[in-house]
Amino acid sequence: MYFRVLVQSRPMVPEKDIALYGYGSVAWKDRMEEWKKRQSGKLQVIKHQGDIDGGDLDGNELDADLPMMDEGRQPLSRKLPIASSKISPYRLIIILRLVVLGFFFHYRVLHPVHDAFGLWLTSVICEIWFAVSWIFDQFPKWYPIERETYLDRLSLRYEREGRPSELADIDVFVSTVDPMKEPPLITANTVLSILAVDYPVDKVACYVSDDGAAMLTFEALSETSEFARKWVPFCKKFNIEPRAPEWYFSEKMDYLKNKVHPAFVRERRAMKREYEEFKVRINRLVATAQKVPEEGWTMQDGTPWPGNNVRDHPGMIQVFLGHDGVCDVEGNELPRLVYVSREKRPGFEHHKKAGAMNALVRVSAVLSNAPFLLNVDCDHYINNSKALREAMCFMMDPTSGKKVCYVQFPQRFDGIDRHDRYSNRNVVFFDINMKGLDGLQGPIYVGTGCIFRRQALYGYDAPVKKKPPSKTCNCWPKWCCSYCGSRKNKKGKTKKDKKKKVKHREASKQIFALETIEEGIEETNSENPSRVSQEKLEKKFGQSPVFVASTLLEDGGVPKAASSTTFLEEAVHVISCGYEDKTEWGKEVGWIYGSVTEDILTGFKMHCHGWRSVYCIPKRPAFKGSAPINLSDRLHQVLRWALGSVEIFFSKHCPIWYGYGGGLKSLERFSYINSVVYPWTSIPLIVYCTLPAICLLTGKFIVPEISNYASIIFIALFISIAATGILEMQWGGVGIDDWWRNEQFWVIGGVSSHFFALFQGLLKVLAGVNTNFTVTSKGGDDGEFSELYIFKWTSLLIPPTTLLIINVVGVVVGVADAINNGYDSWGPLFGKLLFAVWVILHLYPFLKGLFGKQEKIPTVIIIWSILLASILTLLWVRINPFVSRDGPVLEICGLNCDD
Ligand SMILES: O=c1ccn([C@@H]2O[C@H](COP(=O)(O)OP(=O)(O)O[C@H]3O[C@H](CO)[C@@H](O)[C@H](O)[C@H]3O)[C@@H](O)[C@H]2O)c(=O)[nH]1
Ligand SMILES: [Mn+2]
Repeated sequence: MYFRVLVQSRPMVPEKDIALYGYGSVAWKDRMEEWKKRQSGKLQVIKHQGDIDGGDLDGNELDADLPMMDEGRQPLSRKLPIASSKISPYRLIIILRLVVLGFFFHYRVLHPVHDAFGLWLTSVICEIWFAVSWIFDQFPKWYPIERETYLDRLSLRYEREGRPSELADIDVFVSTVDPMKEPPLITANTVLSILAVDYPVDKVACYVSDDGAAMLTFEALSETSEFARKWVPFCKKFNIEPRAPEWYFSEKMDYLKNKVHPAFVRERRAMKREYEEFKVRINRLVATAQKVPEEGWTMQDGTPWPGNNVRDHPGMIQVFLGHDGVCDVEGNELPRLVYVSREKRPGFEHHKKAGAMNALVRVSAVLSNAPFLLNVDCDHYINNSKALREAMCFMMDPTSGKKVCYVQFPQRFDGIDRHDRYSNRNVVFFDINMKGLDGLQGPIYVGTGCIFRRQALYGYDAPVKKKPPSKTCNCWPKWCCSYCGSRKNKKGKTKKDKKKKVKHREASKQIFALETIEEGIEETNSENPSRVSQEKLEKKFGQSPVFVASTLLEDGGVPKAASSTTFLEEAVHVISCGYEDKTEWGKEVGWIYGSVTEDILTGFKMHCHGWRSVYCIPKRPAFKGSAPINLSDRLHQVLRWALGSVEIFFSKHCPIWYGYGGGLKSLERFSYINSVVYPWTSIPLIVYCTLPAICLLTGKFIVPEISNYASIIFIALFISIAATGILEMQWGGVGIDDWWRNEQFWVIGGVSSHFFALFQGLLKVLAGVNTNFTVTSKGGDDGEFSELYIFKWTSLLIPPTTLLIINVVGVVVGVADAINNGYDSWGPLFGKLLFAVWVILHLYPFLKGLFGKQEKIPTVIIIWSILLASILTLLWVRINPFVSRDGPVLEICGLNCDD
């Protein structure tokens, strides 16, 4: 039996809306009828250029009866350009650096080193590569901005007293795959923070995707839904932050301060006890899940768990909390909570996280169809309960909102060691690069903590903006003019004007969204146009009329009439493994397939469609997650990211070639190019890190004897590099230590993970070896950074260790040589030593990681690295390609004689 039908009732959660359904024949005729009706209605709208049915969030119908409250009419957010006192010197230095770079290369190319031509040539090639990659990295940071949101205005506008809230619905997606690496307690905390979020309960639905089909996850979720009944009212009553209990209770509380209410103290204590008990129950579940019984898992009612074979199981859906389901202990409604495990069968490609997300897109479209989606990793809890509102300040903005495809929040982390040894926090990326992108076309999507517009995920182009009639004003720059113009415009306009304009815009957008339908009519001129268009849409979205119908509802929502059973059956249908065959899922629609960093690709596609994204950094971090804090896990994570980039580089979606003539702005493209090309920098980087050792061993150098002119250029270059760094830190608000960690890890990751990623990527392209998604383990609650010192052997450690050793050996040999040869040889040695020390300093955190806590490097690494280092040195002495034969041959034996 291919599809198993599964209806169960579990005694553990007796009164719940329990429905775990399999696939069966479904009667959705009336829904189809409705869909057809709606569709032909829309067609007429197009033909007559007439009105559009239904209220829209565009604010105009709202404006009409909005009381004359100025506050409620103000924009919901504002751009804050970086102060020109900070940004102007920064730009100036960039230009200067560019000029100095010109002089530098002029000098380097015209002054080859004659007795070490090879060394010179190699180094110049590397330097050119670094310069080019610097340009790709630098210029997308030319127009950085920050933003400010006005939550009170959002409330004034959409939550007026005595009326139901008009905030838009949001479906929240949580992805999890391996309950061993991603402990259920962590997922539970994330889910609890979502259920307790500060947003109308009937407008939030939480979908948990379990790619591991684990009964443990299922049962943990069932416990979580039970605990949520107490936790959610507690959070809302006392307005606490964060609303993930583990993190809330781990924060120290001063009961004596701020006149804490005694009732609160009492209830908090009781709640803490409840949570401890909840934890015990979860841990018990985890403990029993450690060893699988021979006959597989059985559920409480005695039936076997359908997901016993992880690679071969039916789709499973369970609604834990829902509208007509249970309420919390105070009798209030709770948001929906739905467990989803998509069907897996051998022979079907499941596309990792991207596939899981697409399954959720469809399930949610059938069950709740919110116009906006939030996606978080299972460890990424909501740390600021107003996060959803923050995003809505952009999405629901009447003027600029419609062009926004997603609002990305920075990733912030808990539990990282104070010094952030492996640059896990990524602050330079999140506080500098992303702000730069926000000033262009918007930040890239980083895979979590991101709120999407559902329509943008369906592969549509961004709505075309009607150019406002040009205005004259007394400020001269053009950009300034249009800015002022549009602002004046807004204030001076009468209500009628506004309404008209909006209707027009609405109509044009509608046409856009239904473009496919019109095409269908023109092409075939058939008698039944809705049939044709339906076929077209089914080709794009797959064989689910219910889903297809839902895509046409721009403002979301599901028809109320049909029974929930029908919906659930349809939901199981859309997560079946063959559903995406011959459709555009993963190609044009939803999360895009083809790379383990599906995030870059997905965001890139949207930007190519002309959408803009928004970067939102609330004062209190919106989301927080965990990061791998030991060296090996970190290197593997970076390896996966780099591998994803290499995959994109070789795919048809490579930003170097893809999507010209679309909506992608050129500086934004620069940044995407940078994000797929960076693994290639590992090659010149490894070469460049070997050079100082070679120089020290051979006594040759990559530059000829330095003139005054040359030293001025070198110093100028060095200073301009430092200055851009410092000024960047200034406007980005990044500390020097974070910046330095970033530089260090750029080298460490570069010479190991990025390099391996290149090979794996090439293997995939040339030999078709599939890449896999190694999930990062999310730390348990053992704390104390014991993880930091965990050492796991991995071949990723070989190249940096080798580099370290040869450079240290180089320094020793160089110094020994200079001592032998007396005073004169110290001068030329200086440059080489500096060079080697530069490499060693960058690799220093790596060295610390190697030693672990026991101050002992594992023998495997020592053996491998010494082997490699000595082979290289030996080869060196034999071949010595860079040194001309007639020159004095170095005394390498000095090294051997020493020990
Ligand atoms: O087959 C899979 C594999 C992974 N995941 C989920 O993907 C998420 C991210 O995995 P993780 O191991 O935590 O990766 P990170 O490197 O920490 O994640 C970053 O980088 C990924 C891209 O490589 C993005 O997908 C993530 O959102 C982003 O946080 C987790 O929730 C997993 O449960 C699935 O759902 N199905
Ligand atoms: Mn993660």
